[in-house]
Amino acid sequence: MSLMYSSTACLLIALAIFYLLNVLKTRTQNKNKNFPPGPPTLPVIGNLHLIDIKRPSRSLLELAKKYGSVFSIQMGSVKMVVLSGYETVKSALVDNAEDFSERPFVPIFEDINQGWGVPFSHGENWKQMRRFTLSTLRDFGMGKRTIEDKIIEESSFLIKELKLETGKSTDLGSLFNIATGNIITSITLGHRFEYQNPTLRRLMELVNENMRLIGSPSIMRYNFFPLLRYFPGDHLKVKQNIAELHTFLQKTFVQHLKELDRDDQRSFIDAYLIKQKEEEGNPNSYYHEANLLSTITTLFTAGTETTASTIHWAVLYMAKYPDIQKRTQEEIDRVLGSSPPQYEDRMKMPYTYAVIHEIQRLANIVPMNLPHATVRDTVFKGYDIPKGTYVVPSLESVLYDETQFLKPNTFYPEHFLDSDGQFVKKSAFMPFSAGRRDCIGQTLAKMELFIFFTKIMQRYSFYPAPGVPDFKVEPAVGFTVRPIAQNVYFTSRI
Ligand code: HEM
Repeated sequence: MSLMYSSTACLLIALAIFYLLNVLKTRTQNKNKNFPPGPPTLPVIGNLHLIDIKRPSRSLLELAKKYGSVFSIQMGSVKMVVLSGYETVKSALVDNAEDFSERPFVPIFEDINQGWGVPFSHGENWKQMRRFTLSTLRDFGMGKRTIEDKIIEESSFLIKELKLETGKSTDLGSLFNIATGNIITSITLGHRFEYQNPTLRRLMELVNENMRLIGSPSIMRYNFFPLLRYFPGDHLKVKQNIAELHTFLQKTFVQHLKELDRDDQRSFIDAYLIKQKEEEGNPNSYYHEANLLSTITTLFTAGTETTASTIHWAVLYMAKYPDIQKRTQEEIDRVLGSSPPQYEDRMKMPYTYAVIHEIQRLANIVPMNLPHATVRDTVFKGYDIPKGTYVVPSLESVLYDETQFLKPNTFYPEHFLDSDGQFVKKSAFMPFSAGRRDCIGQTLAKMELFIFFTKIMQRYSFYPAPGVPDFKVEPAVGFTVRPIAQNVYFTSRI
């Protein structure tokens, strides 16, 4: 009992010291007259009372109206600088790319990655792993077949699975997850799974639960009050899920090592293990198991739910906007007939391509971006931002910027079409962010989105489920913004 009291007392003292240190740090930052302005703070919580913790990106948009495109905010113990609007975000991430290219310390991501891999690693480790991942994704053709061939093949399997659901009222989220999950397992492990396969289903469950938890109010609190790590909470569930994923991957590495053949690299894991062997004996090598585990875990997490959610948004928008769905299908029928779509077909299909861009813009699935940090003391737009400051380059503020998009809150494919109906690129189209840390899976994701969406639209028409008076196409709470579970009804077109 006395042990319990003394550990509670220690914890309270630690909390008090941590709080005082933080007050001191914040006061110093506030004394810095040139730090970006922000709302007055309350003790302990800072500005958390101003944030809708279920949709924080919206609250930041509101605050930008009052404090400008570069402002500061205190989230619990964490002081952040928020960048809002296309011009400001582009100026930071593209024109001052190096200054804003680091990541801050975020407790939940440290728990998951421990500084290894790509998205939350730093300095030289990040550079090496990012370069290796990008070049491996770009170069290796998975045996004799390219990634595009794999996507085309998977789209046919998806169509078959959808056939089983035709004429029913269904929520399709998990089906799209399996499809994008199979693309990632093809790349990382060298093979796909059947749709009912329990291993793949379990892997996707772990990924999805983590994505949901990481964006939940409880993990947000954990990130802003890191001492909560000593208490029970959802962060333990996230770690448990990661441990299960790692156990699966480690067994897979052993199998890959046994069958490793330099002349027949079947997967990302093979490519990495070969590189690891080449570097054997180099004490400074970055190619070790911790980096491999973290990188593959990222490909599973960042590379499946993001693309699957976007396809899910796509079919819901099509059900909601029947005229746009009809025009898309008319173009697909005219250009492709019943031939399977290939990525290069997008050039001949400006309307469909514009619709896909508008889906990504309005769905806005990573609204707050991943957090960035300043590499050095930086002067930006007349403000002093010290080295290591946590920076939020808001993507929602770019994708919904009314100086860039005529009707930012409306589903309007014409945002990406000129007066002759030709596709126009917009530099404010930034769902994958921009600059040094931009998404390394964007080429893959764009290919998947085009091929899966076009194939689905070629074969099926979507409608709100009958008997549902209020067809809601709205965001759920999560780290990436998935649509809320919503049944659709669909019919076969051929
Ligand atoms: C529709 C799909 C996707 C969207 C909207 C998306 C969006 C993003 C965004 C906004 C970032 C943060 C960039 C920044 O910090 O400035 C990011 C980073 C990242 N994404 Fe994606 N992503 C998608 C798919 C993928 C896929 C398929 C993969 C892998 C196969 C992937 C791997 C990564 C990685 C590794 C990073 C970290 C990059 C770094 O820190 O250097 N993403 N993504």
